[in-house]
Amino acid sequence: MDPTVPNPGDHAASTPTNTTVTLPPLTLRDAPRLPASPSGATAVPNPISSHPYFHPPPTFYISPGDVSLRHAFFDLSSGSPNPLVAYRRAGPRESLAVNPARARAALVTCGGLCPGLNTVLRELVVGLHELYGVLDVFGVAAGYRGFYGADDDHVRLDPASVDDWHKKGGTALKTTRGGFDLNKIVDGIVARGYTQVYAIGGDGTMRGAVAIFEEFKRRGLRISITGIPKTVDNDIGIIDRSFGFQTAVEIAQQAIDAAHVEAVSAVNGIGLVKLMGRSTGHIALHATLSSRDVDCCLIPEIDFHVEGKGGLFEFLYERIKKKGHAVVVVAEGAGQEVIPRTDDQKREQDESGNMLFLDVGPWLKSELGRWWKREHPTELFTVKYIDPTYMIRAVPANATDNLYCTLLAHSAIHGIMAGFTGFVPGPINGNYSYIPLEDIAVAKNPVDVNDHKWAWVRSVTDQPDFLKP
Ligand SMILES: Nc1ncnc2c1ncn2[C@@H]1O[C@H](COP(=O)(O)OP(=O)(O)OP(=O)(O)O)[C@@H](O)[C@H]1O
Ligand SMILES: O=P(O)(O)OC[C@H]1O[C@](O)(CO)[C@@H](O)[C@@H]1O
Ligand SMILES: [Mg+2]
Repeated sequence: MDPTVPNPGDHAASTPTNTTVTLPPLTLRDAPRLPASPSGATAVPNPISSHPYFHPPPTFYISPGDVSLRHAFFDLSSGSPNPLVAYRRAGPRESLAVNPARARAALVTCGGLCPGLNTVLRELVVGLHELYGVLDVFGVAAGYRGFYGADDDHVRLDPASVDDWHKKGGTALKTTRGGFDLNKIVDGIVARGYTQVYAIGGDGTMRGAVAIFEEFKRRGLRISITGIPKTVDNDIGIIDRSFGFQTAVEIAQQAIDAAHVEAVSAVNGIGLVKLMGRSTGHIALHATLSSRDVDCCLIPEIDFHVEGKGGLFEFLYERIKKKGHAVVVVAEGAGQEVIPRTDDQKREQDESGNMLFLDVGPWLKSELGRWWKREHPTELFTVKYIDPTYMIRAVPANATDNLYCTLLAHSAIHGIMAGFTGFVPGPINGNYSYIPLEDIAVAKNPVDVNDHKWAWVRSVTDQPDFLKP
């Protein structure tokens, strides 16, 4: 790295210049591979080459050396990430390490719902059948516990049976939380002869997939596993975004619009909308930026206090005095530190061990109502509270997410057939890549409140920090 790289302003404005910069070494975070076949079977040509309609040109296949960079930009004057990290590029390989005729695939969905789950399932089934001729494809019912469930928890799937799944919200396989019994799951996978597992879920599902991958290795099993990251919250790191997120933001607009109409139609009206986002505020932030009707956006990454000088309620009062109304968007994980909680509530968890949150929406509504009555008893006031929580995730994916789900599913299949395992397909700076599952399982994606996005929120809402003086 040459720290003396000149700034653009150092050159004559009309003259482009070439400056040679030395970059730090490149580290390839490679996706793991299946162990070699004990029968010594060698690579199989990709059946796409003999597919009647594809006629792949020489540039169609990803070469063994193709990688994509994790960081697409950095500051030459302060140093680039050292080392630079690269991942394998996703896509079809010319030869396969897996014989499609002997492959038996299991698909499973875990955790909460997310728009696009059914599209990923559909495209996995269709892609395995049509691109690679893998005919033994099974849906495993109701999350990880389905692997050690009854026979009818394992349903054979083919292109005809999944034909219209992309038009439906939810997951046709059903989903659950908890029930992660590693030995029983791996025993179930072995007993049914599965050779490849596609686990679709959020951060918990990815951690479960890492454990299954490690157990495959420990037992010396030649079974591959890939995790397809799903979360409306967009809280998974490294990848550009998770599928379903954009659909959720789009549907959230309807709730914000309604809150706005209610607020402007009342005397001193406030419209309050709670959106999903357990530990990250991406949905609230993007919905705020898209809507432009929001006066205040509260997310888990930012502390706020409600009463007193510089508090939220005083700000809302002033906004109402100025505009006649105000719209507040709050993420479900925001304000958890300020809501009083009993010892029992502190211990409450869901079946997967995720902490159960107190409901910030009704709490804010009642605190605000009480405060207004006390501070401004003679002035009319209305809060209309809208909670579209499950509405924004229980819908079919929009066009952008449907396309994204298709590319994710195909990337997953190509990787598995090429012999990769223990990986997650995902776009990094727009380039589909194979990222080790263990990296994804720990990578978080909080809203960076110091970057441009939060500054955009401020420029739209004109909101201060609600910090205690
Ligand atoms: N650390 C872990 N090790 C093994 N399995 C886990 C781990 N964490 C969660 N799981 C399992 O993964 C599955 C899904 O986890 P969880 O309910 O937390 O949803 P998720 O995948 O994080 O999705 P969501 O985004 O909806 O929260 C559950 O069966 C859970 O038991
Ligand atoms: O009520 P459920 O289904 O357990 O899921 C709720 C959680 O799932 C998510 O949608 C995804 O993690 C969170 O936003 C939310 O806290
Ligand atoms: Mg989770």
